[in-house]
Amino acid sequence: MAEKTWVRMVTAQTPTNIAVIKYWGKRDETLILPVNDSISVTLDPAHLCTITTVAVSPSFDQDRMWLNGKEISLSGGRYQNCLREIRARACEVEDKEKGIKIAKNDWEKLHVRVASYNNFPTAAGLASSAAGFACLVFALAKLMKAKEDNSELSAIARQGSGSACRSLFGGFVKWIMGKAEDGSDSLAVQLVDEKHWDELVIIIAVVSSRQKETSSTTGMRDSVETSLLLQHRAKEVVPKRIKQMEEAIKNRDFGSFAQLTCADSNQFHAVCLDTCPPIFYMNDTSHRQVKIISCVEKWNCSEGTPQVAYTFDAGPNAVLIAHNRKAATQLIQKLLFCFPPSSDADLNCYVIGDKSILKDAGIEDIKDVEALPPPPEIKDAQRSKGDVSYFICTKPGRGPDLLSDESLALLHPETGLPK
Ligand SMILES: Nc1ncnc2c1ncn2[C@@H]1O[C@H](COP(=O)(O)OP(=O)(O)OP(=O)(O)O)[C@@H](O)[C@H]1O
Ligand SMILES: C[C@@](O)(CCOP(=O)(O)OP(=O)(O)O)CC(=O)O
Repeated sequence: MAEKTWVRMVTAQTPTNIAVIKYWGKRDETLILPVNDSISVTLDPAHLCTITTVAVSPSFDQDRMWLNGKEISLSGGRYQNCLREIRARACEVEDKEKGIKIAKNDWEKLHVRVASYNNFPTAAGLASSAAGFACLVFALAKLMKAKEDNSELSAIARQGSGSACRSLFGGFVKWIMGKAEDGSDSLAVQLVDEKHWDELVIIIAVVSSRQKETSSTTGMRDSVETSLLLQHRAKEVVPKRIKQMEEAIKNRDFGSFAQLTCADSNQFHAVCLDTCPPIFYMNDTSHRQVKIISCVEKWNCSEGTPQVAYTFDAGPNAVLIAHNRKAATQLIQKLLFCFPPSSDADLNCYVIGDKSILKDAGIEDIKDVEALPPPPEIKDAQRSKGDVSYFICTKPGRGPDLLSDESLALLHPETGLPK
């Protein structure tokens, strides 16, 4: 290594993803190997993403990490597994201009610093661990010049958090469960990129950004140990659904896509209820989810063909996938009628992300929300102010990116400390 002290840094951005065929249950807890395949849609990083800067310097005396500005420990097994796997694949790095020369073997002795920021609530059921671990692995791989492709990197991100492996790609992504005991064939592949089905619009109703009581890890462990429905689901239901879902995505068949997405979300929550002790991810806010589900089901039924699909992860937030902009425009009108912002709220903060949907819906201010007609398919539709914290309008998005603009780095280029 050169004498002079230097800091080498890489910054990356990685999207989050939402499963339309859920991963729930592990056959190996340490390697994070699932009991079934799963399929997800990657969300547009413009609205939901993680940004991570990783740095290496001979002056660093230990590995350190800051998440959303606060220092956290990297000693946990999941972080250690990711760091170890990437270090094992590190290659020689040379930057003559900066006087950097790192031989392959040097990586074992060098320490890293990581700063990461989620532009959405952490640990609240919006898959922060997915975007977070995918970004960590992607950024470290670039820092260390690892030659692995994104599928190979996904098998490392998987060891940070299962769902993270699907965030290595944009569009629709399948996590193949694999058979090998060492997990080498349990990785993500892209089914189609984000341009394949770009008319879809995704609206997330954030009902609560509080941390959930039962983590996905603990919840699925209990389900594997106690739920017979989970065994049946993994063996009989999911393999068929995966094939049908792949077909629906390939053919942009929204009817089948919506039916499979809603059914799979409902079955995942049924497995949670079938777990001992039962897990109620929608517990304290259940009336809101019932209202959203019944609004979508009634509308789909009245149209004769599905307009919107709903899916809920391990938390109360609803993810609604609309067939196209027309359906999304109608959906936001119905949602804002049923869940208007509280009187003092700013509409600009109540609907975030792609605000052009609001414009299409002819909604510019609170007065427009108050003037919305009740959805005709819902008898005695009631308005419940304050039941939704905010809505995020987004769409299917692309996979990880390197950010070359140094001003976006979260670590100081000279000190390697958070900016
Ligand atoms: N940007 C990040 N970089 C690295 N790790 C992260 C990042 N964001 C979150 N994590 C890790 O993920 C954990 C949160 O994961 P958890 O599964 O509880 O919540 P979630 O992913 O937001 O929700 P869910 O998986 O149910 O959708 C954090 O405690 C942290 O360890
Ligand atoms: C309901 C889910 O979101 C569960 C995600 O679980 P995690 O990936 O967060 O769990 P660990 O692998 O233990 O970290 C469904 C899904 O994303 O497929």
